[in-house]
Amino acid sequence: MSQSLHFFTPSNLTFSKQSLPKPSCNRRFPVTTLSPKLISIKASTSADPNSSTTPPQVLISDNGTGAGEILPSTPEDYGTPPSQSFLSDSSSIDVDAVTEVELKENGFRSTRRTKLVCTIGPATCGFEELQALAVGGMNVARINMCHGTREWHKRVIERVRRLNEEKGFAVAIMMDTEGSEIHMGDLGGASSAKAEDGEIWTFSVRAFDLPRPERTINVNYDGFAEDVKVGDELLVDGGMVRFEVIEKIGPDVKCRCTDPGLMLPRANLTFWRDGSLVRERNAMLPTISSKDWLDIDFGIAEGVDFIAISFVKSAEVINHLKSYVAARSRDSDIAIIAKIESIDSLRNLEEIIQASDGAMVARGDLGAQIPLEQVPSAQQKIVQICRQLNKPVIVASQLLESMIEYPTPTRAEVADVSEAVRQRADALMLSGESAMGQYPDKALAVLRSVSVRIEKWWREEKRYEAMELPAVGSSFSDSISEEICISAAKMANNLGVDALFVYTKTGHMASLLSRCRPDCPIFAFTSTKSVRRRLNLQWGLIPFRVSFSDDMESNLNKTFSLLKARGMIKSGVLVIAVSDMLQSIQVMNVP
Ligand SMILES: Nc1ncnc2c1ncn2[C@@H]1O[C@H](COP(=O)(O)OP(=O)(O)O)[C@@H](O)[C@H]1O
Ligand SMILES: C=C(OP(=O)(O)O)C(=O)O
Ligand SMILES: [K+]
Ligand SMILES: [Mg+2]
Repeated sequence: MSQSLHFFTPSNLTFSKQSLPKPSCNRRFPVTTLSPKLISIKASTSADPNSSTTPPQVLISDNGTGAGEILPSTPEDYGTPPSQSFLSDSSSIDVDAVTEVELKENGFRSTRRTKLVCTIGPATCGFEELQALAVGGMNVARINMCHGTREWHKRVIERVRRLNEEKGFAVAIMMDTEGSEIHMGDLGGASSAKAEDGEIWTFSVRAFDLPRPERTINVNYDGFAEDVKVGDELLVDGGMVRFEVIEKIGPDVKCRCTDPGLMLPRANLTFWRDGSLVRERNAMLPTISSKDWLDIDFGIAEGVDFIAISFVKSAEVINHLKSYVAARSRDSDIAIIAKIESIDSLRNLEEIIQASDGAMVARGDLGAQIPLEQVPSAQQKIVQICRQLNKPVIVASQLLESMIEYPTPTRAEVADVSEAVRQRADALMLSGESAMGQYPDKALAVLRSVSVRIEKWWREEKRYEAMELPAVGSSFSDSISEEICISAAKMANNLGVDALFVYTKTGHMASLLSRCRPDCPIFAFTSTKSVRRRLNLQWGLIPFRVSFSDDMESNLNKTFSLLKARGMIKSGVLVIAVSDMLQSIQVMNVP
């Protein structure tokens, strides 16, 4: 038995019982071949959805985390995947070996929905280390232009590219600008400097000769000595170390350490007077410095997937950068991520997020600019606005800070990670843990296992907050896509389908489905590698590259047979498919 429902757009308002074209002889499942104006929902009830197969569950090893994942622990465990996977010809599908193993052996429901971003630094810049991170679930590699040379970053980008080409991964590159807030110099090559209680340190805009004199710190902001006053409090890294300003001598500012601690190269500096953050002339510093523009040119030339902008103050800077990038990057589409890490960015939050292609809750600097106890509510608000406006959102900084030094996280860190997962942020980010920590792979494994466990718990308990999803479409056609995705996600939850399939050229339809945070994973099929990489930042999407046409029937046939041939899907699995070529919702069992 087959059922169909038709909806007409206003240009064809007369309700009619017009039947759908009869399936042609060799159709194995109902497919619509209707004009794009006609939205159809066809449901094949040939099998009871409840009995439709979830792929057999394989006994799961938990990597010692209780997460119920089966990821092998070393890159070698995956062997060499079939070479066909990475030939981007019209008869193949690009998928990485980790996803392939995961789907094959563990079924759809087990897949992780929350995406993982790793900052690449000295601990992880080699090909082997990058591969271990990709195998461990890294979806996006972040390079921080605060550190290292362009040559260094270029080599990292090349290695990630090679990993994608050779192993089928779709690891995206995110370049993060330095921004022009006040920070310390690079400590003359030392990896850190320890300040003890009561010690007198000199902060100066003068560059010091090497070796750096004892207890001296170079400051990057020329107005520093003029702007601070005796009695001000100077905070390194938002309070990891504190000083009191005791004397000014020309360009040198003498400070007494009041809270001892370790200072890292180029650590952020803020100064406070009478309990408030002082924002003198430094508030006028440009969001994008001249060095940042050169880094942005570098990012465009290298074809990075995302550019994250530090210390965004307003939507204008995002709009300006977007037009700059659009004019210069002809064949690639670079997404712009606004880092929310200043008081100004909180003031103009909605318009900044609206202008951007995504946002980052950059809690490191944010926690240095607003009282720490206000950071959790700011995070909650940023995540909520991003989800409502359909922009991917990353929760960043200090998620597993103790793992820079220790192989296990604190209970409080696990609770923090689980809260970000529960808020259903798109992605979690490692900073020092993966850039220079001692246990980058273990830190990534903790993010992975906590994500999978919390997602599963919340699905089982059906404990999601009801989030209003306001209309975001700017055209009628966009509104149709949006409604289709909301309906498809709802149907998927109510029918307990195994997967949503979306065929998308630009990625927009996939992001609309992701926004609904459905129970089942979303297989996103797209024809270009760059869109596939960009989709890798978004919640719940498993991006595949496959070439497809406007004919949904042949697209479905082709993907089913490619996925079946690789053991990633089995007959009988219940799927809902949507596409941005033909605005339809199709429900079917895999033949
Ligand atoms: N490319 C790099 N080269 C050297 N060290 C790096 C690099 N990227 C990151 N790091 C190290 O990792 C730490 C954490 O990275 P991140 O959070 O991105 O920077 P920051 O601490 O400046 O905000 C940095 O303080 C720095 O010590
Ligand atoms: C992610 C952040 O930015 P950066 O690491 O570049 O300071 C942050 O401040 O939290
Ligand atoms: K940065
Ligand atoms: Mg920051």
